[in-house]
Amino acid sequence: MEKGLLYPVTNAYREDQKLDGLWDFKFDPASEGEQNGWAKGLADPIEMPVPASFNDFFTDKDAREYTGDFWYLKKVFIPQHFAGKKVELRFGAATHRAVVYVNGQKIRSHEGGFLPFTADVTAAVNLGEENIIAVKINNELHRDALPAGDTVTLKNGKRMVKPFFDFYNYSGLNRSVHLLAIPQGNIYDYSTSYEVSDDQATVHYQVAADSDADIKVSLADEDGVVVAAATGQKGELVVKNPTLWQVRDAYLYTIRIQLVKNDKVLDEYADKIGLRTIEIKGHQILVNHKPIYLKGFGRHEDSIYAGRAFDLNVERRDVNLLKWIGANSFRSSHYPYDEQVYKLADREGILITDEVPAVGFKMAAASFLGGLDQSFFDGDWIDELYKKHIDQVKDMIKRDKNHPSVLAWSLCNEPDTSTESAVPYFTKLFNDSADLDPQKRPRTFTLNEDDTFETSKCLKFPDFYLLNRYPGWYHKWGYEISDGEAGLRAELDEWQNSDIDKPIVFSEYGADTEPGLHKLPSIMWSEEYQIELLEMFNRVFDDYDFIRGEQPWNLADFQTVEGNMRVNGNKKGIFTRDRQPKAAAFYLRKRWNSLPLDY
Ligand SMILES: CCC[C@@H]1NC[C@@H](O)[C@H](O)[C@H]1C(=O)O
Repeated sequence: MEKGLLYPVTNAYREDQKLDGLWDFKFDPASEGEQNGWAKGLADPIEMPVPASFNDFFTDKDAREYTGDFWYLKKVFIPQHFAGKKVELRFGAATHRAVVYVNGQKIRSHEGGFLPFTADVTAAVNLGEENIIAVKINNELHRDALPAGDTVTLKNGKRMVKPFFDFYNYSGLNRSVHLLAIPQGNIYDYSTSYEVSDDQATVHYQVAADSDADIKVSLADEDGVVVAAATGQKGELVVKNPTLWQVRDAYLYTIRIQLVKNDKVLDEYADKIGLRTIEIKGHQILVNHKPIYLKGFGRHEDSIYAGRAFDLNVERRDVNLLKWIGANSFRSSHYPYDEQVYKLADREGILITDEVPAVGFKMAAASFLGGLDQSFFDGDWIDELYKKHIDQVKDMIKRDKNHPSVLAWSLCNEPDTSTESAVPYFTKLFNDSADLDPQKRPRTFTLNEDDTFETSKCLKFPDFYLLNRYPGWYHKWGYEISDGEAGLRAELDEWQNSDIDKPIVFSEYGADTEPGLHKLPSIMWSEEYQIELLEMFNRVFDDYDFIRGEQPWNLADFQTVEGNMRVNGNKKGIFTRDRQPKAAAFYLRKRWNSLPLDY
Protein backbone atom coordinates (compact mmCIF):
# COMPACT_ATOMS: atom_id res chain seq x y z
CA MET A 1 0.00 0.00 0.00
CA GLU A 2 1.42 3.40 -0.93
CA LYS A 3 1.95 6.01 1.80
CA GLY A 4 0.63 8.92 -0.25
CA LEU A 5 -0.92 9.20 -3.70
CA LEU A 6 -1.50 12.94 -4.08
CA TYR A 7 -1.52 14.02 -7.70
CA PRO A 8 1.69 15.89 -8.63
CA VAL A 9 1.61 19.70 -8.59
CA THR A 10 4.06 22.54 -9.15
CA ASN A 11 3.86 25.49 -6.76
CA ALA A 12 6.18 27.69 -4.72
CA TYR A 13 7.30 24.67 -2.69
CA ARG A 14 6.98 21.72 -5.05
CA GLU A 15 8.17 20.97 -8.59
CA ASP A 16 6.71 18.45 -11.02
CA GLN A 17 8.46 17.59 -14.29
CA LYS A 18 6.75 15.13 -16.62
CA LEU A 19 9.17 12.65 -18.19
CA ASP A 20 6.85 11.82 -21.09
CA GLY A 21 8.29 11.32 -24.56
CA LEU A 22 10.67 8.75 -26.06
CA TRP A 23 12.40 6.27 -23.75
CA ASP A 24 14.90 3.52 -24.67
CA PHE A 25 13.02 0.20 -24.79
CA LYS A 26 14.12 -3.45 -24.99
CA PHE A 27 12.48 -6.84 -24.49
CA ASP A 28 14.21 -9.15 -21.98
CA PRO A 29 12.82 -12.62 -22.82
CA ALA A 30 15.60 -14.41 -20.92
CA SER A 31 15.15 -12.15 -17.86
CA GLU A 32 18.87 -11.52 -17.95
CA GLY A 33 18.75 -7.72 -17.84
CA GLU A 34 19.16 -7.19 -14.13
CA GLN A 35 22.27 -9.40 -13.83
CA ASN A 36 23.74 -8.01 -17.04
CA GLY A 37 23.55 -4.36 -16.01
CA TRP A 38 20.68 -3.25 -18.23
CA ALA A 39 19.74 -0.77 -15.49
CA LYS A 40 22.73 1.33 -16.64
CA GLY A 41 22.09 1.09 -20.35
CA LEU A 42 20.27 -0.95 -23.01
CA ALA A 43 22.17 -2.37 -25.97
CA ASP A 44 20.43 -1.67 -29.32
CA PRO A 45 17.28 -0.22 -27.78
CA ILE A 46 14.32 1.09 -29.77
CA GLU A 47 12.69 4.42 -28.97
CA MET A 48 9.30 3.91 -27.26
CA PRO A 49 6.70 6.61 -26.55
CA VAL A 50 5.60 7.14 -22.93
CA PRO A 51 2.77 7.08 -21.96
CA ALA A 52 1.79 4.24 -24.27
CA SER A 53 1.28 0.49 -24.43
CA PHE A 54 4.06 -0.99 -26.55
CA ASN A 55 1.89 -3.60 -28.33
CA ASP A 56 0.26 -1.90 -31.31
CA PHE A 57 3.35 0.00 -32.50
CA PHE A 58 4.94 -3.20 -33.78
CA THR A 59 4.52 -4.81 -37.19
CA ASP A 60 5.45 -8.33 -36.07
CA LYS A 61 3.21 -10.60 -33.99
CA ASP A 62 5.99 -11.81 -31.64
CA ALA A 63 6.52 -8.24 -30.48
CA ARG A 64 2.83 -7.34 -30.24
CA GLU A 65 2.09 -10.47 -28.22
CA TYR A 66 5.32 -10.30 -26.20
CA THR A 67 4.96 -11.63 -22.65
CA GLY A 68 7.67 -11.42 -19.99
CA ASP A 69 10.19 -8.81 -18.82
CA PHE A 70 10.94 -5.63 -20.75
CA TRP A 71 12.88 -2.47 -19.96
CA TYR A 72 12.45 1.27 -20.29
CA LEU A 73 15.43 3.61 -19.71
CA LYS A 74 15.87 7.38 -19.87
CA LYS A 75 18.74 9.78 -19.04
CA VAL A 76 17.31 12.67 -17.04
CA PHE A 77 19.09 15.84 -15.94
CA ILE A 78 18.25 16.55 -12.28
CA PRO A 79 18.93 20.21 -11.40
CA GLN A 80 21.13 21.39 -8.55
CA HIS A 81 18.26 23.46 -7.15
CA PHE A 82 16.60 20.21 -6.05
CA ALA A 83 19.17 20.24 -3.23
CA GLY A 84 17.54 19.90 0.20
CA LYS A 85 14.35 18.54 -1.36
CA LYS A 86 12.96 15.02 -1.40
CA VAL A 87 13.40 13.78 -4.99
CA GLU A 88 10.83 11.24 -6.18
CA LEU A 89 9.78 9.40 -9.32
CA ARG A 90 6.01 8.91 -9.61
CA PHE A 91 4.70 6.35 -12.09
CA GLY A 92 1.03 6.77 -13.06
CA ALA A 93 0.88 3.10 -14.01
CA ALA A 94 3.36 0.41 -15.03
CA THR A 95 1.48 -2.65 -16.31
CA HIS A 96 1.53 -5.06 -14.52
CA ARG A 97 4.59 -5.10 -12.18
CA ALA A 98 7.74 -2.97 -12.10
CA VAL A 99 11.21 -2.60 -10.59
CA VAL A 100 12.74 0.91 -10.53
CA TYR A 101 16.49 1.61 -10.76
CA VAL A 102 18.44 4.88 -10.62
CA ASN A 103 22.05 4.96 -11.81
CA GLY A 104 22.05 1.17 -11.61
CA GLN A 105 20.76 1.05 -8.02
CA LYS A 106 17.52 -0.87 -7.39
CA ILE A 107 15.13 1.49 -5.60
CA ARG A 108 11.81 -0.37 -5.28
CA SER A 109 9.33 -2.73 -6.90
CA HIS A 110 5.56 -2.45 -7.36
CA GLU A 111 2.74 -4.87 -8.20
CA GLY A 112 -0.41 -3.66 -9.94
CA GLY A 113 -0.68 -2.18 -13.40
CA PHE A 114 -3.41 0.44 -12.96
CA LEU A 115 -2.44 2.52 -9.94
CA PRO A 116 0.39 4.98 -9.22
CA PHE A 117 3.47 4.40 -7.11
CA THR A 118 6.33 6.61 -6.01
CA ALA A 119 10.04 5.86 -5.66
CA ASP A 120 12.09 8.02 -3.27
CA VAL A 121 15.32 8.50 -5.23
CA THR A 122 16.83 11.28 -3.10
CA ALA A 123 19.84 9.23 -2.03
CA ALA A 124 20.46 7.75 -5.47
CA VAL A 125 20.50 10.82 -7.73
CA ASN A 126 23.43 13.12 -8.60
CA LEU A 127 22.18 16.71 -8.69
CA GLY A 128 23.34 18.94 -11.50
CA GLU A 129 23.99 15.90 -13.71
CA GLU A 130 22.30 13.44 -16.02
CA ASN A 131 20.93 10.42 -14.14
CA ILE A 132 19.91 7.06 -15.56
CA ILE A 133 16.33 6.03 -14.77
CA ALA A 134 15.47 2.42 -15.65
CA VAL A 135 12.29 0.41 -15.15
CA LYS A 136 11.97 -3.34 -15.61
CA ILE A 137 8.32 -4.28 -16.24
CA ASN A 138 6.66 -7.68 -16.47
CA ASN A 139 3.26 -8.21 -18.12
CA GLU A 140 2.56 -11.87 -17.35
CA LEU A 141 -0.89 -12.85 -16.07
CA HIS A 142 -1.33 -15.18 -13.12
CA ARG A 143 -4.25 -16.58 -11.15
CA ASP A 144 -2.88 -15.01 -7.95
CA ALA A 145 -2.61 -11.50 -9.41
CA LEU A 146 -4.93 -8.81 -10.76
CA PRO A 147 -6.26 -9.03 -13.46
CA ALA A 148 -6.47 -12.84 -13.33
CA GLY A 149 -5.27 -15.16 -16.07
CA ASP A 150 -2.56 -17.60 -17.03
CA THR A 151 0.74 -17.32 -18.88
CA VAL A 152 1.65 -20.32 -21.01
CA THR A 153 4.77 -21.31 -22.94
CA LEU A 154 4.20 -22.45 -26.50
CA LYS A 155 6.12 -25.30 -28.08
CA ASN A 156 8.32 -22.75 -29.85
CA GLY A 157 9.34 -21.35 -26.45
CA LYS A 158 7.39 -18.12 -26.85
CA ARG A 159 5.18 -17.13 -23.94
CA MET A 160 1.62 -15.87 -24.26
CA VAL A 161 -1.05 -14.74 -21.85
CA LYS A 162 -4.42 -16.42 -21.43
CA PRO A 163 -6.60 -13.75 -19.82
CA PHE A 164 -9.66 -14.79 -17.86
CA PHE A 165 -11.12 -11.44 -18.96
CA ASP A 166 -12.23 -9.78 -22.17
CA PHE A 167 -9.78 -6.95 -22.84
CA TYR A 168 -6.36 -6.98 -24.46
CA ASN A 169 -3.35 -7.25 -22.15
CA TYR A 170 -1.91 -3.94 -23.26
CA SER A 171 1.31 -3.37 -21.34
CA GLY A 172 3.96 -0.77 -20.64
CA LEU A 173 4.28 2.64 -19.04
CA ASN A 174 0.64 3.38 -19.79
CA ARG A 175 0.51 6.64 -17.82
CA SER A 176 2.86 9.56 -17.28
CA VAL A 177 6.09 9.42 -15.27
CA HIS A 178 6.78 12.44 -13.06
CA LEU A 179 10.06 13.70 -11.55
CA LEU A 180 9.12 15.45 -8.30
CA ALA A 181 10.95 17.70 -5.84
CA ILE A 182 8.98 18.21 -2.61
CA PRO A 183 9.91 19.57 0.84
CA GLN A 184 11.53 17.06 3.20
CA GLY A 185 8.69 17.91 5.63
CA ASN A 186 5.63 17.55 3.42
CA ILE A 187 1.90 16.97 3.14
CA TYR A 188 1.42 13.43 1.85
CA ASP A 189 -2.34 12.92 2.13
CA TYR A 190 -5.62 14.57 3.01
CA SER A 191 -9.25 13.52 3.11
CA THR A 192 -12.63 15.22 3.21
CA SER A 193 -16.17 14.22 4.07
CA TYR A 194 -19.30 16.32 3.97
CA GLU A 195 -22.59 17.29 5.56
CA VAL A 196 -24.76 19.41 3.29
CA SER A 197 -28.07 21.25 3.44
CA ASP A 198 -29.46 24.05 1.32
CA ASP A 199 -28.03 26.80 3.48
CA GLN A 200 -24.88 25.20 4.90
CA ALA A 201 -22.16 22.68 4.13
CA THR A 202 -19.63 21.32 6.57
CA VAL A 203 -16.34 19.93 5.25
CA HIS A 204 -14.72 17.55 7.72
CA TYR A 205 -11.04 17.41 6.76
CA GLN A 206 -8.02 15.43 7.90
CA VAL A 207 -4.40 16.07 6.83
CA ALA A 208 -1.43 13.68 6.92
CA ALA A 209 2.03 15.28 6.94
CA ASP A 210 5.63 14.34 7.64
CA SER A 211 6.20 17.44 9.74
CA ASP A 212 5.61 18.98 13.16
CA ALA A 213 4.67 22.30 11.58
CA ASP A 214 1.27 23.90 12.12
CA ILE A 215 -1.41 23.01 9.57
CA LYS A 216 -3.57 25.72 8.02
CA VAL A 217 -6.52 24.86 5.76
CA SER A 218 -8.68 27.20 3.69
CA LEU A 219 -11.51 26.80 1.21
CA ALA A 220 -12.03 29.21 -1.70
CA ASP A 221 -14.94 29.44 -4.14
CA GLU A 222 -14.60 29.50 -7.93
CA ASP A 223 -13.92 33.25 -7.76
CA GLY A 224 -11.01 32.66 -5.38
CA VAL A 225 -12.84 34.13 -2.42
CA VAL A 226 -11.94 32.33 0.84
CA VAL A 227 -15.24 31.12 2.31
CA ALA A 228 -13.89 29.15 5.26
CA ALA A 229 -10.63 28.47 7.10
CA ALA A 230 -9.38 26.29 9.94
CA THR A 231 -6.19 25.11 11.61
CA GLY A 232 -5.08 21.70 12.85
CA GLN A 233 -4.45 18.20 11.52
CA LYS A 234 -8.20 17.61 11.48
CA GLY A 235 -11.13 19.97 11.65
CA GLU A 236 -14.20 21.49 10.01
CA LEU A 237 -14.75 24.10 7.33
CA VAL A 238 -18.29 25.50 7.52
CA VAL A 239 -19.63 27.12 4.33
CA LYS A 240 -22.79 29.25 4.49
CA ASN A 241 -25.06 29.21 1.42
CA PRO A 242 -22.77 26.76 -0.41
CA THR A 243 -22.92 25.96 -4.10
CA LEU A 244 -23.18 22.19 -4.04
CA TRP A 245 -21.61 19.84 -6.55
CA GLN A 246 -24.52 18.43 -8.54
CA VAL A 247 -24.72 15.74 -11.22
CA ARG A 248 -24.08 17.43 -14.58
CA ASP A 249 -23.97 20.77 -12.75
CA ALA A 250 -20.58 20.77 -11.03
CA TYR A 251 -19.13 23.42 -8.76
CA LEU A 252 -15.59 23.05 -7.47
CA TYR A 253 -14.05 24.71 -4.44
CA THR A 254 -10.29 24.89 -3.88
CA ILE A 255 -9.00 23.40 -0.66
CA ARG A 256 -5.56 24.77 0.24
CA ILE A 257 -3.44 23.06 2.89
CA GLN A 258 -0.27 24.70 4.26
CA LEU A 259 2.46 23.62 6.67
CA VAL A 260 3.55 26.70 8.63
CA LYS A 261 6.40 27.08 11.12
CA ASN A 262 7.54 30.38 12.68
CA ASP A 263 5.20 32.17 10.25
CA LYS A 264 7.01 30.55 7.30
CA VAL A 265 5.13 28.35 4.86
CA LEU A 266 7.12 25.12 4.39
CA ASP A 267 4.77 23.22 2.05
CA GLU A 268 1.44 23.72 0.33
CA TYR A 269 -0.98 21.45 -1.48
CA ALA A 270 -4.13 22.70 -3.19
CA ASP A 271 -6.86 20.61 -4.82
CA LYS A 272 -10.37 20.91 -6.27
CA ILE A 273 -13.20 19.39 -4.25
CA GLY A 274 -17.00 19.31 -4.60
CA LEU A 275 -19.41 19.72 -1.70
CA ARG A 276 -21.87 16.86 -2.03
CA THR A 277 -23.09 13.73 -0.27
CA ILE A 278 -23.75 10.22 -1.59
CA GLU A 279 -26.27 7.93 0.11
CA ILE A 280 -28.14 4.71 -0.50
CA LYS A 281 -31.62 4.75 1.01
CA GLY A 282 -33.90 1.84 0.27
CA HIS A 283 -34.06 1.44 -3.49
CA GLN A 284 -32.69 4.95 -4.10
CA ILE A 285 -29.23 6.31 -4.84
CA LEU A 286 -29.12 9.86 -3.46
CA VAL A 287 -26.80 12.78 -4.28
CA ASN A 288 -27.30 15.69 -1.86
CA HIS A 289 -30.33 13.84 -0.45
CA LYS A 290 -32.05 13.74 -3.87
CA PRO A 291 -32.57 10.54 -5.93
CA ILE A 292 -30.64 10.14 -9.15
CA TYR A 293 -30.98 7.66 -12.02
CA LEU A 294 -27.70 6.58 -13.60
CA LYS A 295 -27.43 6.80 -17.39
CA GLY A 296 -24.09 5.87 -18.84
CA PHE A 297 -21.73 3.08 -19.76
CA GLY A 298 -19.06 0.64 -18.92
CA ARG A 299 -15.89 1.91 -20.58
CA HIS A 300 -12.28 1.01 -21.25
CA GLU A 301 -9.12 3.08 -21.45
CA ASP A 302 -8.52 1.89 -24.97
CA SER A 303 -7.67 3.56 -28.24
CA ILE A 304 -5.95 2.96 -31.52
CA TYR A 305 -2.12 3.15 -31.49
CA ALA A 306 -1.49 3.80 -27.77
CA GLY A 307 -3.58 0.85 -26.53
CA ARG A 308 -4.37 1.21 -22.80
CA ALA A 309 -2.38 4.42 -22.41
CA PHE A 310 -4.16 7.43 -21.05
CA ASP A 311 -4.78 9.87 -23.91
CA LEU A 312 -6.22 13.25 -22.94
CA ASN A 313 -7.49 13.73 -26.51
CA VAL A 314 -9.53 10.53 -26.37
CA GLU A 315 -10.82 11.39 -22.89
CA ARG A 316 -11.99 14.81 -24.02
CA ARG A 317 -13.84 13.21 -26.93
CA ASP A 318 -15.36 10.50 -24.70
CA VAL A 319 -16.65 13.04 -22.17
CA ASN A 320 -18.15 15.09 -25.00
CA LEU A 321 -19.86 11.92 -26.27
CA LEU A 322 -21.23 11.25 -22.76
CA LYS A 323 -22.65 14.78 -22.64
CA TRP A 324 -24.04 14.54 -26.18
CA ILE A 325 -25.84 11.28 -25.49
CA GLY A 326 -27.32 12.49 -22.18
CA ALA A 327 -25.24 10.30 -19.87
CA ASN A 328 -24.39 11.22 -16.28
CA SER A 329 -22.16 8.32 -15.20
CA PHE A 330 -19.80 5.51 -16.09
CA ARG A 331 -18.00 2.60 -14.48
CA SER A 332 -14.19 2.56 -14.68
CA SER A 333 -14.40 -1.04 -15.94
CA HIS A 334 -12.27 -2.99 -15.16
CA TYR A 335 -9.54 -0.99 -13.43
CA PRO A 336 -8.94 2.48 -11.95
CA TYR A 337 -8.40 4.97 -14.76
CA ASP A 338 -5.83 7.77 -14.99
CA GLU A 339 -6.39 10.53 -12.39
CA GLN A 340 -7.09 13.04 -15.15
CA VAL A 341 -10.29 11.10 -15.96
CA TYR A 342 -11.62 11.75 -12.47
CA LYS A 343 -10.57 15.43 -12.60
CA LEU A 344 -12.50 15.90 -15.84
CA ALA A 345 -15.52 14.07 -14.41
CA ASP A 346 -15.33 16.29 -11.29
CA ARG A 347 -15.49 19.32 -13.57
CA GLU A 348 -18.32 17.95 -15.75
CA GLY A 349 -20.50 16.57 -12.95
CA ILE A 350 -20.25 12.96 -14.08
CA LEU A 351 -20.47 10.10 -11.57
CA ILE A 352 -17.93 7.27 -11.57
CA THR A 353 -18.22 3.78 -10.15
CA ASP A 354 -14.51 3.20 -9.51
CA GLU A 355 -13.46 -0.39 -10.14
CA VAL A 356 -10.35 -2.26 -8.97
CA PRO A 357 -8.81 -4.70 -11.52
CA ALA A 358 -10.29 -7.76 -9.79
CA VAL A 359 -11.51 -9.23 -13.04
CA GLY A 360 -11.37 -12.78 -14.34
CA PHE A 361 -12.22 -14.31 -10.96
CA LYS A 362 -14.29 -16.99 -12.68
CA MET A 363 -14.58 -19.17 -15.73
CA ALA A 364 -14.42 -16.54 -18.45
CA ALA A 365 -17.88 -15.58 -19.59
CA ALA A 366 -17.03 -15.94 -23.24
CA SER A 367 -15.75 -19.52 -23.41
CA PHE A 368 -13.38 -18.59 -26.25
CA LEU A 369 -11.21 -17.09 -23.50
CA GLY A 370 -10.66 -20.51 -21.95
CA GLY A 371 -10.45 -19.87 -18.24
CA LEU A 372 -11.19 -22.25 -15.44
CA ASP A 373 -13.02 -25.54 -15.11
CA GLN A 374 -13.51 -25.20 -11.37
CA SER A 375 -14.77 -22.61 -8.95
CA PHE A 376 -12.22 -19.82 -8.87
CA PHE A 377 -12.40 -19.44 -5.09
CA ASP A 378 -11.50 -23.09 -4.50
CA GLY A 379 -8.10 -22.44 -6.04
CA ASP A 380 -4.84 -22.68 -4.06
CA TRP A 381 -3.94 -19.19 -5.29
CA ILE A 382 -6.59 -17.38 -3.27
CA ASP A 383 -4.49 -16.30 -0.25
CA GLU A 384 -1.79 -14.69 -2.39
CA LEU A 385 -4.43 -13.15 -4.65
CA TYR A 386 -6.28 -11.62 -1.72
CA LYS A 387 -3.14 -9.80 -0.48
CA LYS A 388 -2.82 -8.10 -3.88
CA HIS A 389 -6.57 -7.52 -4.16
CA ILE A 390 -6.99 -5.68 -0.84
CA ASP A 391 -3.73 -3.80 -1.44
CA GLN A 392 -5.10 -2.41 -4.70
CA VAL A 393 -8.50 -1.65 -3.13
CA LYS A 394 -6.65 0.37 -0.47
CA ASP A 395 -4.62 2.29 -3.06
CA MET A 396 -7.61 2.91 -5.33
CA ILE A 397 -9.57 4.42 -2.44
CA LYS A 398 -6.55 6.32 -1.15
CA ARG A 399 -5.93 7.80 -4.62
CA ASP A 400 -9.55 8.64 -5.58
CA LYS A 401 -11.29 9.36 -2.24
CA ASN A 402 -11.40 13.15 -2.66
CA HIS A 403 -13.03 13.22 -6.11
CA PRO A 404 -16.68 14.38 -5.99
CA SER A 405 -17.25 12.35 -9.16
CA VAL A 406 -16.61 9.03 -7.36
CA LEU A 407 -20.02 7.61 -6.49
CA ALA A 408 -19.10 4.09 -5.40
CA TRP A 409 -16.37 1.46 -5.27
CA SER A 410 -16.66 -1.71 -7.34
CA LEU A 411 -14.45 -4.29 -5.65
CA CYS A 412 -14.70 -6.97 -8.35
CA ASN A 413 -16.10 -7.65 -11.80
CA GLU A 414 -18.17 -10.82 -12.32
CA PRO A 415 -16.63 -13.01 -9.62
CA ASP A 416 -17.87 -16.59 -9.30
CA THR A 417 -20.16 -16.17 -6.29
CA SER A 418 -22.18 -19.33 -6.94
CA THR A 419 -20.14 -21.50 -4.51
CA GLU A 420 -19.80 -21.28 -0.74
CA SER A 421 -16.02 -20.83 -1.11
CA ALA A 422 -16.63 -17.26 -2.33
CA VAL A 423 -18.27 -16.27 0.95
CA PRO A 424 -15.18 -16.14 3.22
CA TYR A 425 -13.27 -14.24 0.52
CA PHE A 426 -15.93 -11.56 0.20
CA THR A 427 -16.53 -11.48 3.94
CA LYS A 428 -12.87 -10.55 4.42
CA LEU A 429 -12.86 -8.14 1.47
CA PHE A 430 -15.87 -6.17 2.73
CA ASN A 431 -14.62 -6.20 6.33
CA ASP A 432 -11.13 -5.05 5.36
CA SER A 433 -12.43 -2.28 3.09
CA ALA A 434 -15.19 -1.01 5.43
CA ASP A 435 -13.24 1.94 6.88
CA LEU A 436 -11.04 2.95 3.97
CA ASP A 437 -13.29 5.70 2.63
CA PRO A 438 -13.90 8.67 4.99
CA GLN A 439 -17.03 9.43 2.93
CA LYS A 440 -18.33 5.85 3.41
CA ARG A 441 -19.40 5.60 -0.22
CA PRO A 442 -21.24 2.42 -1.26
CA ARG A 443 -19.24 -0.68 -2.13
CA THR A 444 -20.35 -3.27 -4.62
CA PHE A 445 -19.25 -5.68 -7.35
CA THR A 446 -20.85 -6.81 -10.59
CA LEU A 447 -22.87 -10.02 -10.83
CA ASN A 448 -23.10 -11.73 -14.19
CA GLU A 449 -25.40 -14.33 -15.75
CA ASP A 450 -24.37 -17.18 -13.44
CA ASP A 451 -24.78 -15.12 -10.29
CA THR A 452 -28.49 -14.51 -10.05
CA PHE A 453 -30.86 -13.89 -7.19
CA GLU A 454 -31.22 -17.65 -6.95
CA THR A 455 -27.61 -18.75 -7.37
CA SER A 456 -25.35 -16.12 -5.82
CA LYS A 457 -24.11 -16.83 -2.28
CA CYS A 458 -22.84 -13.27 -1.87
CA LEU A 459 -25.90 -11.03 -2.18
CA LYS A 460 -25.52 -9.75 1.38
CA PHE A 461 -22.30 -7.87 0.67
CA PRO A 462 -23.04 -5.15 -1.92
CA ASP A 463 -24.60 -1.86 -0.82
CA PHE A 464 -26.33 -1.84 -4.20
CA TYR A 465 -26.31 -4.32 -7.03
CA LEU A 466 -24.55 -4.08 -10.40
CA LEU A 467 -26.07 -6.64 -12.77
CA ASN A 468 -24.35 -7.74 -15.97
CA ARG A 469 -27.02 -9.52 -18.02
CA TYR A 470 -26.88 -10.69 -21.65
CA PRO A 471 -30.16 -12.23 -22.76
CA GLY A 472 -30.35 -11.47 -26.46
CA TRP A 473 -26.61 -11.97 -26.89
CA TYR A 474 -24.93 -14.76 -24.92
CA HIS A 475 -28.21 -16.65 -24.61
CA LYS A 476 -31.78 -16.40 -25.96
CA TRP A 477 -30.38 -14.44 -28.87
CA GLY A 478 -31.82 -13.35 -32.24
CA TYR A 479 -35.46 -14.30 -32.79
CA GLU A 480 -35.40 -16.00 -29.32
CA ILE A 481 -34.89 -12.61 -27.61
CA SER A 482 -38.53 -12.68 -26.47
CA ASP A 483 -37.63 -15.63 -24.23
CA GLY A 484 -34.65 -13.59 -23.10
CA GLU A 485 -36.96 -10.80 -22.01
CA ALA A 486 -39.24 -13.27 -20.23
CA GLY A 487 -36.27 -14.74 -18.35
CA LEU A 488 -35.01 -11.30 -17.35
CA ARG A 489 -38.44 -10.33 -16.07
CA ALA A 490 -38.70 -13.60 -14.13
CA GLU A 491 -35.40 -12.89 -12.35
CA LEU A 492 -36.38 -9.31 -11.58
CA ASP A 493 -39.71 -10.52 -10.20
CA GLU A 494 -37.70 -12.64 -7.76
CA TRP A 495 -35.70 -9.57 -6.71
CA GLN A 496 -38.92 -7.56 -6.44
CA ASN A 497 -40.69 -10.21 -4.34
CA SER A 498 -37.69 -10.63 -2.05
CA ASP A 499 -36.97 -8.67 1.12
CA ILE A 500 -33.94 -7.11 -0.57
CA ASP A 501 -34.19 -3.36 -0.16
CA LYS A 502 -31.27 -2.06 -2.24
CA PRO A 503 -31.04 -0.40 -5.67
CA ILE A 504 -30.15 -2.35 -8.80
CA VAL A 505 -28.09 -0.82 -11.62
CA PHE A 506 -27.68 -2.68 -14.89
CA SER A 507 -23.93 -2.29 -15.40
CA GLU A 508 -23.63 -4.39 -18.55
CA TYR A 509 -25.91 -5.50 -21.36
CA GLY A 510 -25.48 -5.24 -25.11
CA ALA A 511 -24.81 -6.80 -28.47
CA ASP A 512 -21.71 -6.97 -30.62
CA THR A 513 -22.49 -4.76 -33.62
CA GLU A 514 -20.53 -4.36 -36.84
CA PRO A 515 -20.81 -0.67 -37.81
CA GLY A 516 -22.45 -0.33 -41.21
CA LEU A 517 -24.11 -3.74 -41.10
CA HIS A 518 -27.82 -3.18 -41.75
CA LYS A 519 -30.57 -5.76 -42.16
CA LEU A 520 -34.39 -5.44 -42.35
CA PRO A 521 -35.74 -7.27 -40.47
CA SER A 522 -32.75 -7.33 -38.15
CA ILE A 523 -30.08 -9.93 -37.69
CA MET A 524 -27.49 -10.24 -34.88
CA TRP A 525 -24.40 -8.04 -35.42
CA SER A 526 -26.54 -5.51 -37.32
CA GLU A 527 -27.05 -1.97 -36.06
CA GLU A 528 -30.79 -2.64 -36.09
CA TYR A 529 -30.41 -5.60 -33.71
CA GLN A 530 -28.32 -3.57 -31.23
CA ILE A 531 -31.22 -1.11 -30.98
CA GLU A 532 -33.79 -3.90 -30.64
CA LEU A 533 -31.81 -5.38 -27.76
CA LEU A 534 -31.57 -1.99 -26.02
CA GLU A 535 -35.32 -1.46 -26.55
CA MET A 536 -35.99 -4.80 -24.89
CA PHE A 537 -33.89 -3.93 -21.84
CA ASN A 538 -35.43 -0.46 -21.57
CA ARG A 539 -38.97 -1.93 -21.68
CA VAL A 540 -37.97 -4.07 -18.70
CA PHE A 541 -36.17 -1.26 -16.81
CA ASP A 542 -39.25 0.94 -17.10
CA ASP A 543 -41.34 -1.68 -15.29
CA TYR A 544 -39.25 -1.98 -12.11
CA ASP A 545 -38.76 1.08 -9.88
CA PHE A 546 -35.85 -0.46 -7.96
CA ILE A 547 -33.77 -0.30 -11.11
CA ARG A 548 -31.84 2.91 -10.60
CA GLY A 549 -29.45 2.91 -13.52
CA GLU A 550 -28.75 1.72 -17.04
CA GLN A 551 -25.16 1.44 -18.30
CA PRO A 552 -24.96 -0.61 -21.51
CA TRP A 553 -21.73 -2.33 -22.50
CA ASN A 554 -19.71 -0.50 -23.83
CA LEU A 555 -19.27 3.19 -24.64
CA ALA A 556 -16.93 2.25 -27.49
CA ASP A 557 -15.60 -0.81 -29.28
CA PHE A 558 -12.35 -2.01 -27.71
CA GLN A 559 -9.50 -4.44 -28.29
CA THR A 560 -9.52 -7.96 -26.89
CA VAL A 561 -7.43 -11.08 -27.48
CA GLU A 562 -8.07 -12.69 -30.83
CA GLY A 563 -10.67 -15.45 -30.80
CA ASN A 564 -13.50 -17.02 -32.71
CA MET A 565 -16.02 -14.76 -30.96
CA ARG A 566 -14.23 -11.47 -31.52
CA VAL A 567 -13.95 -9.52 -34.78
CA ASN A 568 -10.79 -7.50 -34.06
CA GLY A 569 -12.02 -6.87 -30.54
CA ASN A 570 -15.30 -6.47 -28.71
CA LYS A 571 -17.86 -4.65 -30.87
CA LYS A 572 -20.55 -3.98 -28.23
CA GLY A 573 -19.67 -0.30 -28.38
CA ILE A 574 -22.45 2.23 -28.88
CA PHE A 575 -19.64 4.12 -30.60
CA THR A 576 -16.89 2.70 -32.78
CA ARG A 577 -13.32 2.51 -31.50
CA ASP A 578 -12.60 5.78 -33.32
CA ARG A 579 -15.52 7.30 -31.42
CA GLN A 580 -18.13 7.60 -34.17
CA PRO A 581 -21.82 6.76 -33.46
CA LYS A 582 -23.59 3.57 -34.41
CA ALA A 583 -27.35 3.92 -34.90
CA ALA A 584 -27.93 2.93 -31.26
CA ALA A 585 -26.23 6.14 -30.13
CA PHE A 586 -29.06 8.21 -31.58
CA TYR A 587 -31.63 5.87 -30.02
CA LEU A 588 -30.06 6.19 -26.55
CA ARG A 589 -29.63 9.97 -26.92
CA LYS A 590 -33.36 10.30 -27.57
CA ARG A 591 -34.24 8.11 -24.58
CA TRP A 592 -31.76 9.61 -22.11
CA ASN A 593 -32.46 13.22 -22.97
CA SER A 594 -36.13 12.50 -22.27
CA LEU A 595 -35.48 10.99 -18.82
CA PRO A 596 -35.40 13.39 -15.82
CA LEU A 597 -32.32 13.18 -13.56
CA ASP A 598 -34.32 11.51 -10.80
CA TYR A 599 -36.25 9.24 -13.22
C1 LIG B 1 -21.32 -12.36 -19.95
C2 LIG B 1 -20.17 -11.44 -19.58
C3 LIG B 1 -19.96 -10.36 -20.60
C4 LIG B 1 -18.63 -9.70 -20.42
N1 LIG B 1 -18.58 -8.99 -19.14
C5 LIG B 1 -17.24 -8.43 -18.83
C6 LIG B 1 -16.72 -7.56 -19.98
O1 LIG B 1 -15.39 -7.22 -19.75
C7 LIG B 1 -16.83 -8.30 -21.32
O2 LIG B 1 -16.37 -7.49 -22.37
C8 LIG B 1 -18.29 -8.72 -21.54
C9 LIG B 1 -18.44 -9.35 -22.94
O3 LIG B 1 -18.13 -10.54 -23.11
O4 LIG B 1 -18.85 -8.60 -23.83
